[in-house]
This record gives sequence, structure tokens and C-alpha cells, in this order.
Amino acid sequence: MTLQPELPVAADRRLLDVSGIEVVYGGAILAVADVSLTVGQGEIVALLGANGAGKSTVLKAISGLAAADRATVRQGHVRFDGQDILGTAANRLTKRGIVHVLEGRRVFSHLTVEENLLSGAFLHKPARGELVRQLDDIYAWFPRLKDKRRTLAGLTSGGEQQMLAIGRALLTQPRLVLLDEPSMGLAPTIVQEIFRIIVRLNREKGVAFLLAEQNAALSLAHASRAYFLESGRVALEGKAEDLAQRDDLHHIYLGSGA
Ligand SMILES: Nc1ncnc2c1ncn2[C@@H]1O[C@H](COP(=O)(O)OP(=O)(O)OP(=O)(O)O)[C@@H](O)[C@H]1O
Repeated sequence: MTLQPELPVAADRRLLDVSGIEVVYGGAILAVADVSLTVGQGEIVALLGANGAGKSTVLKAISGLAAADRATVRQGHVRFDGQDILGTAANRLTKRGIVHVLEGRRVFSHLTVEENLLSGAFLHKPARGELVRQLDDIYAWFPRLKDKRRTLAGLTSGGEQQMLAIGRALLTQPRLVLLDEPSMGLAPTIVQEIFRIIVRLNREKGVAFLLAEQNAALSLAHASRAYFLESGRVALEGKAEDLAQRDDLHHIYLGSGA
């Protein structure tokens, strides 16, 4: 079967447009070389690859968090909604609708679940009634968080912390969520639950996701398109349903994560 090299998102439907980026750590370590990708409005796109392939680095280059890791985007451009955003600070990008959920579910462990969620609302500072409505909305998506609203986040399970990290991000009212390795270290049933919620959020709220994952089989089952990174380069890209059927991919990429 021949794959189309890319199923391009029509220019006027492009929410995110990354073109030819090169990212270097500490001025010396080339982590990402010439990566281009697009995410359409309301699309779920998977960014796949093994450990160290460059997935997190690409997400950080988009979200403005690369600089915090002493990484520099030396070439290429990143456009969001048609505007160049390279070099824009992460908090400003969040205001514009891009939120990055970092790998490892960085919740504030000494704050309650609800206090963590409220930290996501800080950006837009909604009036009290609106804030209550937004919190209820999150609790409707993640009923487990409602049950644990007064529990210290550090005392909740890994799955609940991942849901909390996503819920907090949603309170910034994003149009694009950069989600780094949501399945990491979680039981398969919890991972399935999280992916089901991601798909519903996408369909019902129109939130787009760029999903960095090592678990290719799972991601291909939920995304519309995917890019495989290998040593900081795009080795393969295409429609998720086509990629999922490739036997050679099972061998090369899907491995034990399948
Ligand atoms: N802070 C850093 N300083 C120097 N090199 C880094 C840093 N972070 C990542 N790298 C290097 O950049 C390359 C890409 O790493 P990156 O974390 O983006 O990969 P990844 O695909 O997200 O992997 P993982 O799934 O393990 O997070 C690797 O060679 C890694 O060692």
C-alpha cells in the first residue's frame, strides 16, 4: 500500500503550522532537525516515536517552553491561526489558545484537586458564576475529579493526576492542547478512559490535540493523522487508519506498546 506523503490540511483550516524547525539544546545538541507538521482546526494529530525521538522537544518549541530548558529554535517557523508565534512567551500563547500539558503530570501536589483546577482559571479570571460553571463543566468531563475535589492532588492516583493536568489545561479555554505522553505509567483501563475523554472533548468542544505518545497503536486508534519521529526527524506521516494497518510499522514502531 502506498501512503500519501501527507494529507495536508487546507491552508484555511490550519490551526497550527510548523515548518522546518530545528531545535538545539545548550547551543550544541541537535534534538530536532527540519520537522514540519500541521494540525487542522478541531483535529487530533499524533506525534509518535521512541524514547528520545524528539517529541517533547517539538511540543516545547511550539508552546514557548523550549527556552526554559535552554533550547533554541534555530530555524523554521511556527504559525498558530496564521500568525508567527515563535519566540512568544508561553503564558501569552496560553492566552491565545495553546496550552501544553507536560509529560509527567505536573500537578501542585500540596494543593487540593479543586485548587489545582482553579490555577488554570487564573489566566482569564472569569467572574465567580462563570468560574463555577466552568468547574462544573470539568467535573462533568472528569467525574473522578469531582469525587476528589477536596483531596490533596499528591494523594490522588496517577490516572487522576493526569486527568487533573488535562482538566486544569481546559480551564485556560484552549483551542489546541499539546499533550505529552498522557499514557505514561498508567494502567491500560485508565489510559482508555483518558483517550475516550480526549476524543469526546475534541468532538463536542472542538478542541484540537497534538498528542505526543510512545504508544503508537493506541494513538493511531484515536487520531486522524500521525507523524513518526526518528532521531529528531519526521520518518513517516499519514492518515492514522492507514498507518495502523501497516504490518511493517507494527514491527518497527508499534513494538511492545501495541
Ligand atoms: N534539557 C535537555 N538538555 C539536553 N538535551 C536534551 C534535553 N531534553 C532532551 N534532550 C535531548 O533531545 C533529544 C530529544 O528528546 P525528547 O525528550 O524531545 O524526546 P522524546 O521523544 O520526547 O522522548 P521521551 O518520550 O523519552 O520524552 C534526546 O536526544 C534528548 O536526550
